[in-house]
Amino acid sequence: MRRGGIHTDDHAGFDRPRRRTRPRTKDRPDYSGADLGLVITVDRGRYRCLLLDSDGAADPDAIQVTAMKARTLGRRSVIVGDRVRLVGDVSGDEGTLARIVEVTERSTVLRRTADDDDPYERPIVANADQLVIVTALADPPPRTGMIDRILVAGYDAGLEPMLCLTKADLASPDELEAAYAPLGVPVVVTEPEADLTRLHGLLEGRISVFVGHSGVGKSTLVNALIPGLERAVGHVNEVTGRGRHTSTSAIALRLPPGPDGRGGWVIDTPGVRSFGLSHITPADVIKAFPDLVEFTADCPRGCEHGADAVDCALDEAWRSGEVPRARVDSFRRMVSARALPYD
Ligand SMILES: Nc1nc2c(ncn2[C@@H]2O[C@H](COP(=O)(O)OP(=O)(O)OP(=O)(O)O)[C@@H](O)[C@H]2O)c(=O)[nH]1
Ligand SMILES: [Zn+2]
Repeated sequence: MRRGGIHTDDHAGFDRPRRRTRPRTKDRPDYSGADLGLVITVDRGRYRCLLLDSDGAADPDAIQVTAMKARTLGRRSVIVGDRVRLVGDVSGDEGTLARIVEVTERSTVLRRTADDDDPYERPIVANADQLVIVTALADPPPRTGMIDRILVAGYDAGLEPMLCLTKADLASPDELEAAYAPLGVPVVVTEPEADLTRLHGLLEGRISVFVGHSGVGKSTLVNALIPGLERAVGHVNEVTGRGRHTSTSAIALRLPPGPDGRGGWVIDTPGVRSFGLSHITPADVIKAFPDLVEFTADCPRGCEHGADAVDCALDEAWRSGEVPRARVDSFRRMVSARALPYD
């Protein structure tokens, strides 16, 4: 420690009595020394965790333990991607069960509401930094409303979005690519036997959560990215065009290192049919549009910046040429996606 000279007051705070606002009690134990684990999947109240080393890194041959939630966590959710403190038997041996006693602070949380009449927020994945929206170009046909809603959830969570368009052997990606260009969302197009080098490069060194409607080819894609994985691949129902729900829980999968030696994590989630957003406000959405935020300072109080908003300053912004109109329109499409009836 640095020594204080005569004229410094480095130690001034040391012998002042500390005021404690909350007394330390027996029921707030210190778990900072307990083992740290990464929750990789959840199944009926059992959490599969990968033991992390002391600096929080996941060794390729790290032990996997099964754990349950300690009673002290109460109703607190533990979700895939969470970094948790574990006590009890962390040997990972067959039949053993550790206990999760603490969930460390999450850097991000991707959430959705079950539907728009159900305002209860359901966190899906913690600590991801990238959102890969997987959409088939056909079979099932793309639904921009759904893409927009997932995008909005990603913006709200502070994740960087990416669009992955599958089944390019069945339909052209041009229209969708054009629709998302003003949002600056990277687009990757795939088809059977496609070269995934670019996609792999975008995933390296990151924690990416894959979200999409059932049957879009998410498992097929994840299997191609992670050789030897063999996630179950379903079949699109010929009558309804909908995929079967072949995967039931989110799962974190290690991405093998690419040419420059960096791996990453891919979090595959079960196919979704709807993506409720009733927990999100227009103010949450505009945070993801830093180039537009400054203009909204001139909006009337309570302006929601939608297409039908009166005197919204975003109109002046595109009219004067300060921002492209397509950019404002895209933002507004996101705001209205929030309010769409879910499908
Ligand atoms: N034509 C074509 N079919 C594909 C492509 N990718 C996947 N499929 C087929 O689409 C169907 C659904 O693929 P999955 O990978 O199971 O889809 P999923 O999104 O994981 O579905 P869930 O597990 O229900 O969420 C399977 O029959 C795949 O063989 C593609 O690029 N082109
Ligand atoms: Zn406005």
